[in-house]
Amino acid sequence: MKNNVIIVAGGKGLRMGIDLPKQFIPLGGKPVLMHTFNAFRSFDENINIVLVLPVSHQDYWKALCSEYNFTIPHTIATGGETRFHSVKNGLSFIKEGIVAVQDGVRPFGSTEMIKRCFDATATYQAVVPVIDSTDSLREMIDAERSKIIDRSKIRLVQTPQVFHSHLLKKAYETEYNDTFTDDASVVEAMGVNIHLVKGEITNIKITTPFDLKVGELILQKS
Ligand SMILES: Nc1ccn([C@@H]2O[C@H](COP(=O)(O)OP(=O)(O)OP(=O)(O)O)[C@@H](O)[C@H]2O)c(=O)n1
Ligand SMILES: C[C@](O)(CO)[C@H](O)COP(=O)(O)O
Repeated sequence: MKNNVIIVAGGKGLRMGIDLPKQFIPLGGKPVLMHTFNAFRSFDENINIVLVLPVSHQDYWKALCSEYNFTIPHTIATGGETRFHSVKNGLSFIKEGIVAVQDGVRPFGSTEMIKRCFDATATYQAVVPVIDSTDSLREMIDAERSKIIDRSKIRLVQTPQVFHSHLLKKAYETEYNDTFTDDASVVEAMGVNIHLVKGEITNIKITTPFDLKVGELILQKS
């Protein structure tokens, strides 16, 4: 079956707190987004890539591609108001097969982990990589009170989130609601079970300036 990936980079990067959107920040000599592309091309050199970008960033991205001589083929879709709307726009460019949704700002997924996610779709329709929490966890009851959560029951969710494309397209026909923080939550709302596979501690999402420092260290070690 054809492999596809929708790389979402339609966000504003508000938590990063700088003007340049975080997907374009150079890390180890090239923009974060280019590392993300390379991860998927290392997994499958024929993968169909759809990149979701706001209209206002598209010319800048094309200029970066020229500057870095970056020639991996891809289609550009337009970003939406939320991640949900961005994924939905990207999905309109997917015809058939298996489709992964990937945060553009999650550049360090290994080939082995990406393969693990895609391979599991031979058996399961919806696959998500997760890691355990190494911290204790508490749930807030109100502003003053909290209670411990059994961390053995908790998993931290990463991307790529990988689906049979007809299922993901069907799921994204639903109305948006703000509990949809990822693609698994949209598919789960249709009553479909989400199969979990092993993620990676280094598969971080670049969200804050601290994550950029961690990212430089991850690159040095790899
Ligand atoms: N309207 C949006 C919002 C987010 N994303 C993408 O979803 C991924 C995860 O989102 P997040 O880390 O929250 O990115 P931002 O929304 O850019 O960050 P912030 O919430 O700090 O503004 C990112 O690759 C981001 O570009 C998107 O495609 N469209
Ligand atoms: C999709 C995701 O990365 C899985 O952990 C996460 O839900 C994205 O959250 P964000 O607030 O949009 O960064």
